[in-house]
Amino acid sequence: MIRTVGLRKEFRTRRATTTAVAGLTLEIPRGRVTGLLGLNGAGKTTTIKILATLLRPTAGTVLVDDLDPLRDAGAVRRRINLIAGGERMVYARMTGRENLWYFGRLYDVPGAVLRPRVAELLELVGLSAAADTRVERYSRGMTQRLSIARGLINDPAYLLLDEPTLGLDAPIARDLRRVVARLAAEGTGVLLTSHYLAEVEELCQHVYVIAGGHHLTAGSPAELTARAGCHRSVRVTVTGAGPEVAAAVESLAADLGAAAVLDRAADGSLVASLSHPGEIAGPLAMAVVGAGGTLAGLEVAEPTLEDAILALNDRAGMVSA
Ligand SMILES: Nc1ncnc2c1ncn2[C@@H]1O[C@H](COP(=O)(O)OP(=O)(O)OP(=O)(O)O)[C@@H](O)[C@H]1O
Repeated sequence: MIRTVGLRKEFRTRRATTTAVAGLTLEIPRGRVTGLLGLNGAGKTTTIKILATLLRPTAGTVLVDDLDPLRDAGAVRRRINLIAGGERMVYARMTGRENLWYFGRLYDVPGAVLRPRVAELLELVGLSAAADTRVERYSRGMTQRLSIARGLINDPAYLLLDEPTLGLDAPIARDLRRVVARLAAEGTGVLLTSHYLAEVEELCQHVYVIAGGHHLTAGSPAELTARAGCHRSVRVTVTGAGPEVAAAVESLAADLGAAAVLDRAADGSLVASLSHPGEIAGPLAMAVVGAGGTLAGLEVAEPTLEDAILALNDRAGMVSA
């Protein structure tokens, strides 16, 4: 387990002090994908860099399997690795294979283990054919894929993923998600930050939401969605809708206490969305037809983690990024 208690990081310049992380207490157990969410500047990357031993906290504690990174940096580094989507973490002058070999040796992976692992990882990220090409000739996506292989080279007990699929083609991003889910199922502790909330929803069993370096809330994606008060929404498209259809929809929404948004599409159809915890598709369709409208479409959308995060941040008074 990685545990942080009261983690704090201040960046001081001559002119100002920025508090990037303001007392975070987190638990990242093995065998689970834990999410860390927040808007731009919330403190996610700073937290991950502290856990990766790249930054020293100003205050608070971090323990990695009861080891203190400040005292046992070597042992901690052997247990963790970092994949950061936005950063080039490999050497341009070396080939893909040479990079993996180099980083593997840095992590003290014995040669007999490293040789097959390098080949396996190159295969995993689809770089076997380009293994002996220098990275300076790789595309951005290829470099990013090599960074993913580099992040797995020490078979880490804890994998820190900071926007790992940023800029990746959809099939490679999907493969990476599969690898992450498999590693967690096999016992790796994963911490994930991502702006792709569908990715977080798919992978994470537990999510911490932070804002301004503070803890806002935590729970499973389903718990967060329920807590944020986000409901399933039903959207109908109605052709030939006179004012009486709009009035019927508004009256139904008022009776049910449902949130309603009514709009006109470019072709003049009425588009009405009602959001409510109960089953409202039937009553809504009946109200439309009863008022003389023709139902051209009906969609039911389950609330997403994205809806929940936006609602939670709005409630906390954060400005959407
Ligand atoms: N080296 C630094 N010096 C000064 N301030 C910094 C430094 N690094 C980060 N900050 C500030 O700390 C705060 C948190 O930044 P951080 O990068 O951790 O946020 P984030 O949640 O990862 O944001 P994003 O989603 O944009 O990547 C921001 O206000 C940022 O400007």
